[in-house]
Amino acid sequence: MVVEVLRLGHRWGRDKRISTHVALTSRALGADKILFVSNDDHVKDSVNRIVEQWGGDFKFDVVDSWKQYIWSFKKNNGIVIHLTMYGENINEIMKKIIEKRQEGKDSKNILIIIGAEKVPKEAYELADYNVSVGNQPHSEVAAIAILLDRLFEGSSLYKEYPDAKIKVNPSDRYKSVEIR
Ligand SMILES: C[S@@+](CC[C@H](N)C(=O)[O-])C[C@H]1O[C@@H](n2cnc3c(N)ncnc32)[C@H](O)[C@@H]1O
Repeated sequence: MVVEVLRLGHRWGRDKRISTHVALTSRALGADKILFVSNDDHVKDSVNRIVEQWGGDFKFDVVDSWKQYIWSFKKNNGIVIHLTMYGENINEIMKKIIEKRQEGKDSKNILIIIGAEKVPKEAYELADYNVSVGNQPHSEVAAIAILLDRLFEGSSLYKEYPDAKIKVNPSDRYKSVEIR
């Protein structure tokens, strides 16, 4: 299963910090790729720098047409989830999504749409699932973290990268880091 995150509405300059956090959280919580609708070198460089030092194959990419991208993702049998405070509560819908993902012989790929500013109504219509992490407004970083954690059922928190140049040795007391 491949998990991708599509960031809609990123405002160049203004959103660079939060978009970087969305990207790094997506990587750390198990996604394989983040897609933007326009390039932002600050976000791209920050993501690539983390991947270079901390390992793995997380990708940053830019799509020409997000609607087209969603269409072809669905045509290839992928599941599209839009995170929105207006959607169905994650507590009710997640079991259905996990079952749907397992239908057929290979588990289906997943595309998660996450907004910055107001999300166009087409995103709601194109999504297979409009999912809320509660119906209160909060942050895209919190929303993506909780969705990915539920999707991977906690397992991504143990992820290790053999090619990492830096590795943390978990400790209940000390800061212990291995430089390879
Ligand atoms: C700061 S919010 C902006 C929401 C914007 N006012 C709108 O109407 O779409 C940015 C993104 O965070 C995510 N988000 C915020 N609160 C959420 C919630 N309770 N559940 C799921 N996603 C949420 C959504 O993806 C949203 O597009």
